[in-house]
Amino acid sequence: MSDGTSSEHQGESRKGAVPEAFGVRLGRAIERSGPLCVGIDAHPAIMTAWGLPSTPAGLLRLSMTVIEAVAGHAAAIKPQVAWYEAYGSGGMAVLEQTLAAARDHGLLTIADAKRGDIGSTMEAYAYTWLSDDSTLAADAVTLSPYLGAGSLEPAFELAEATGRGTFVLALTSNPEGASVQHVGGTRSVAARVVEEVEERNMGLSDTKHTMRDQIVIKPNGLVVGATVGSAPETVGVDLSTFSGPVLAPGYGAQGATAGELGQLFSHVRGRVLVNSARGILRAGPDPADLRASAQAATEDLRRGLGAG
Ligand SMILES: O=C(O)c1cc(=O)[nH]c(=O)n1[C@@H]1O[C@H](COP(=O)(O)O)[C@@H](O)[C@H]1O
Repeated sequence: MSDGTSSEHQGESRKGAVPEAFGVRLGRAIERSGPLCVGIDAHPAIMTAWGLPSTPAGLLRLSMTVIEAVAGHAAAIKPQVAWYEAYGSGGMAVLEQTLAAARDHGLLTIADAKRGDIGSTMEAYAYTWLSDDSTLAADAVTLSPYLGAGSLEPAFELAEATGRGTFVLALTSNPEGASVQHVGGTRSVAARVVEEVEERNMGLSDTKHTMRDQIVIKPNGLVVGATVGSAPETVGVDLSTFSGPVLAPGYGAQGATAGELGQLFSHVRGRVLVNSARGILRAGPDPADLRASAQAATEDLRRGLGAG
């Protein structure tokens, strides 16, 4: 990273080209390949079951096998950055290769980095995951709003400028999330996060984010776990007025079903990406089995969501 601002970086590399908006690319990917996002989570148990060594070489094999197997049968992959960081610099080099390979195979990439810090530091996180000039740039990144959704502004700005997206944690799939996110009842912390992300989206003009058939998907999305049940109602989260995409982890290994997803996300059909990591990876390492698992999940999700 040089010492220029993040907007200087992407300005240089795009050379005035207008990037296609993330929402447009996402909508098209979901239409074409369905709502599945395959998580690449290199848990030790998965590595062992696949007969892979716990080394960067093993991590690379896992990542490439998944990408080659599921390309065309999923809209996106979501590498869990934590498992790449765990291997140090070798792991981060594998993450760079993984992101590049996914792009080459026509898969959207969501870096699951869950970043969030004061604005000045956030600039560096934004640069890393969302700048045209970064070797770690993905199509979108997951963000944590604990320092206030407004502190994520450098990421919102850079995502808009480079045609990328963000997914801000709102109602997470883990049971512990309730102790913070549900505070405030129908005026909950989670509801405020949703409002702030939507306010940010509302400041953007529609034209750039509109597909041919007039679906508008704004670049800043939410993470809402597939396991949250009736929580949106009880904590005042209303997705019917939200204009971004939704990333929904919790299907598969965490137990949420396609039927539950259909109920939870009836207002964001065509804009919801359903993540499954262990639920797909456990079918490996045979690529044919992985592909079959992704195909079965996609069919199940299409039935459950009723679209996409
Ligand atoms: O941001 C996420 O992706 C995320 C948010 C959330 O609320 N719950 C959640 O499980 N995740 C991530 O989604 C993945 C879930 O993996 P599986 O449970 O194996 O499908 C992990 O990488 C989690 O870190």
